[in-house]
Amino acid sequence: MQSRRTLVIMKRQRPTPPPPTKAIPPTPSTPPTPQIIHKTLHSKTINLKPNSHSFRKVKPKRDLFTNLKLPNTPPPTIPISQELKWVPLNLGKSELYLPLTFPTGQTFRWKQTGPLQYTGAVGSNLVSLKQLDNGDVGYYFHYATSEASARLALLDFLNVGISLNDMWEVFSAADSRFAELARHLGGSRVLRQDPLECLIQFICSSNNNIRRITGMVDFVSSLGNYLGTVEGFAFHEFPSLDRLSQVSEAELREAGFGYRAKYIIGTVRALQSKPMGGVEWLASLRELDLQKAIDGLSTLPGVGPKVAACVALFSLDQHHAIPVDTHVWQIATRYLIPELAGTRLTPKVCNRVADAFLSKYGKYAGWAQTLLFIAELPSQKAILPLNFSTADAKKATPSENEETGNAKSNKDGSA
Ligand SMILES: Nc1nc2[nH]c(O)nc2c(=O)[nH]1
Repeated sequence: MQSRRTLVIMKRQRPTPPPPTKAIPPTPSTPPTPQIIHKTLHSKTINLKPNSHSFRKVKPKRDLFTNLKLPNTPPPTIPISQELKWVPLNLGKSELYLPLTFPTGQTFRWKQTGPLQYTGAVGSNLVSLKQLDNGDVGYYFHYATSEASARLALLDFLNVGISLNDMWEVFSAADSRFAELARHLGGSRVLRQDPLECLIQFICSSNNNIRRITGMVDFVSSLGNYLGTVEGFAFHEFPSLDRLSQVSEAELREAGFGYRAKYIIGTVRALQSKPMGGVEWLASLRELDLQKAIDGLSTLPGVGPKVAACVALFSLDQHHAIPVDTHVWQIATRYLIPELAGTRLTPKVCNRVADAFLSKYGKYAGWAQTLLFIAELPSQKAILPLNFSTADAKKATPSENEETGNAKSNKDGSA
């Protein structure tokens, strides 16, 4: 039964502007130096030059993305392991816990650059976030065009106007299992990403595994303006529609995108043909009700119901969008609608699953789905008490190597 308690979305007071921090200007784009960059998390970036005697030789793997030449990627520039001066966000761990927000399938553009530290681009700003010792999250702009507007963009991206604590209290009252999971997995927040950035990432995610999705997303990102390199990872602003339109299907195919190359090119073209402008059209979906936003997204090549729901939830303020794939369906049949266990995942069943989430959790049901989805990830299962595992949990778990169910073919039920 749906909780009758009213969900209060606490509007946070915007904290006072921070003291100015040093902005490291981006290095102008230069042609890439052919090199294999070995990324290590807490140690120095090592440029492994072939035939170098000072470094262990690394045999390049014949992997699609290992030797991918990323355009627009100059050598690393930002000093490694520098002492960063973190500016507190005044968001506690229960409102934002970085390891449960960034590497959990919402975005493939952020990189772990230190213990409890993640780095990514927000618009044209390059920022690192770190969970501080007191639980608060601190930020540091490696590059920002204007400190004040970069901070506002960051707060917007983190969806800080929405209180996770208030929302989870309501979900927990409606669902004791949610309450128990929430005790272990606090702070898994839904981001408010740029819609174009989110859309292209989730087109890449269709029938794909996390490693390959990340490789593809890195390739697309590298077409954008270079912002800087942190701990060996080069960061770029997401490319504009115009820049994306200059890439050919053949180039994407050559880079290993497979059939998704056609979808990306087709989607970019479809967006460019929108009379109001593609970016504006995507932004306008934020104002529509969920079904209309999903219908709009579904007209784009490569966008099926699951991709559309992910884009709606993670970028379009559609807080009750429920991405449904085989994993989510299994969660639903285990805990919400056991009577559907054993049925086939048809479009009708997909709708039943979404309705079950909606009636249990209400208008922020997508945020509840996010926690339940994360609880099934192998990385989280490992830290949850044993009583959360179920006999078929392994089967139901989206893994690093397993394909996501974000396929267009979900439309006809073959997830
Ligand atoms: N919270 C969720 N994240 C996801 N990533 C992905 O590929 N699918 C999902 C999902 O269903 N929920």
